[in-house]
Amino acid sequence: MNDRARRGRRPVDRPRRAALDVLTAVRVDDAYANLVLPQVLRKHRLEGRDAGLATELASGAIRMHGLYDPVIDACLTKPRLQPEVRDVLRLGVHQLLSMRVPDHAAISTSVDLVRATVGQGPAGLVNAVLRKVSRQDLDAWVEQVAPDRPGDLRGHLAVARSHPRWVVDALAEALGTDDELDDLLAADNAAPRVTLVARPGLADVVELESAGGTRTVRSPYGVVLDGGDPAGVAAVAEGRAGVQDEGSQLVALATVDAPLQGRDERWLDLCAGPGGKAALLASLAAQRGAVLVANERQPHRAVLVRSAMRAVPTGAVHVVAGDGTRPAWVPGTFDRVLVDAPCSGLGALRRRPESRWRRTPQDLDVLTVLQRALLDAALESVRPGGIVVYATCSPVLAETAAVVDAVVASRDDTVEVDRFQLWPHRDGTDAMFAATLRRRALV
Ligand SMILES: C[S@@+](CC[C@H](N)C(=O)[O-])C[C@H]1O[C@@H](n2cnc3c(N)ncnc32)[C@H](O)[C@@H]1O
Repeated sequence: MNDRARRGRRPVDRPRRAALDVLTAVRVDDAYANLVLPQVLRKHRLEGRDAGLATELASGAIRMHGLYDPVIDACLTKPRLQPEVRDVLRLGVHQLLSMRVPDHAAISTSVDLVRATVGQGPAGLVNAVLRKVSRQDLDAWVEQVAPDRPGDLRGHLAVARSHPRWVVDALAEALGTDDELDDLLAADNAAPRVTLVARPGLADVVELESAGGTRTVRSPYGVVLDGGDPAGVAAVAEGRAGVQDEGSQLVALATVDAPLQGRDERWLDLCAGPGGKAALLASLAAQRGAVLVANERQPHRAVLVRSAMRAVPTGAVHVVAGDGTRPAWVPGTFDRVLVDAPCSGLGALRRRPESRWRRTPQDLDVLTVLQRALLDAALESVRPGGIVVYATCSPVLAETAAVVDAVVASRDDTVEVDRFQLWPHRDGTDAMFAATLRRRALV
C-alpha cells in the first residue's frame, strides 16, 4: 500500500472490528460467543456503549445468519463467497435490517472492515451487496427469501426466525401446536434480561432490588435486573447471590419443596457444574439442617461448583468430582436428588447465539442414552420414599418426556408425582423441563 492510499483510509471502527473477531473465533475455533466476547472486548478496550454495540453486532449476526445468508445470496451475482467476507456481510446486514444504524454508516464501515481484514479485493462486492440489501426492509426481504407462510409455516419461520428446520420441528412437537411457534422462535431471538438469585440466608431480594431490579413472579428468590453489570452488585461479587434464570431457580425449588415423608437431610445434585442450582440448594440445605453433595463429572467444572459455594456455610455442602452413572456412594443414601442432565440446550437458545447452529439431531441419540443412565443412577441413589427431580434446559421430547417415561416404565419402584415445562414466550424463562419422581416407600 502506498502512502496516499494509506492516508485516504479511515480507521476501522473498533466495535465492528471486535464483533468480527467474535464471528471469526466462533467460525474458526468453535468458540462460544459468550465466552470469547469478554476477552475480545478487553483486547479492543471497549466499554459502555461501544461494548454494547459490539455485543449486539456479534450476537445478532451469529444468531440471525439463517435469515441473513439467503438475503446475501439473493444479492450475489456469483454464488461463491469467502467465509471472511460473508462474516463482514452478516454484520452489515444485521445493521441494515435489524438495527437503527443509518445505511451509509452500515455500508461504509463494512467496506472499511473488509479492506482492513481481507484486503481491497472484496471491498467493491461488499459495497454492492449491502447497497442492494438496503433497498428494502426486513419484512420485504423475509417475503422474498422465506417459503410462503400460509403454505409452509415451519419452513417460513425457520428462515424468518433463523432456526434450523429440525429445531423448529422439535420445538413444535414439544409445544404440541404450531400456533405459538412464531412467538417461541421470536423469544429465542431476544436477549434475556439478567435475573439474579438471592441465596437464602446469604442475601435477600430487598438487597438485590436496591441494585435496580424487580422481583420475579414465581421464584421468591429472584430479581430481574433493570440493566447494568451484575458483577457490580456486591452480593453477586461475594457469592451471596448469583446470576440465575428464574426457570433454574424453580427447578431447584421443585427439588427441595416436593413433599417427603421421613428423613430429609441428605441431598444430592448429581450433575452440578457450574453450580448455579447447587448453590441455591446448598444455601437452602444450610437453612433446613440438610447437607448437599454436589457431584460433577468434569474436574474443571467441579472447581466452578466450589467457587459458586464460596459464601455457603462450610459443612452444608461437599463438592465431589465423579461419573454420576457410576455413583461412589452406597445405594439409597440420599433423601432428595436433582439430575440436571446434560442436554441439547435447545431451551436456552436466547443465551447462546451459535448453539442452534452447532447442535444436530444425532446429538440427541448420544445424550438420551446418558440421560437415561443418569436418571436410573439417581433413582438408585435415593432411599425408598425419596424424591428425584429430572431436569433439562431443553423442551425436546426425546430428552424430556421420553426419558422420564422410559425410565419410569422400566422400574417397578418409581412413580411420577409432578412435571412442568416452562417456555420463554409464556413464562419469560428458559424452556426448562422438570419431572418429580418418587421412589416407592418399602411396605
Ligand atoms: C446442564 S449441566 C448442569 C447445570 C448445573 N446444574 C447448574 O445449574 O449450574 C450438566 C452437567 O452435567 C455434567 N455431566 C455430564 N456427564 C456427567 C456424568 N456422567 N456424571 C456427572 N455429571 C455429568 C456436565 O459436565 C455438566 O456440567
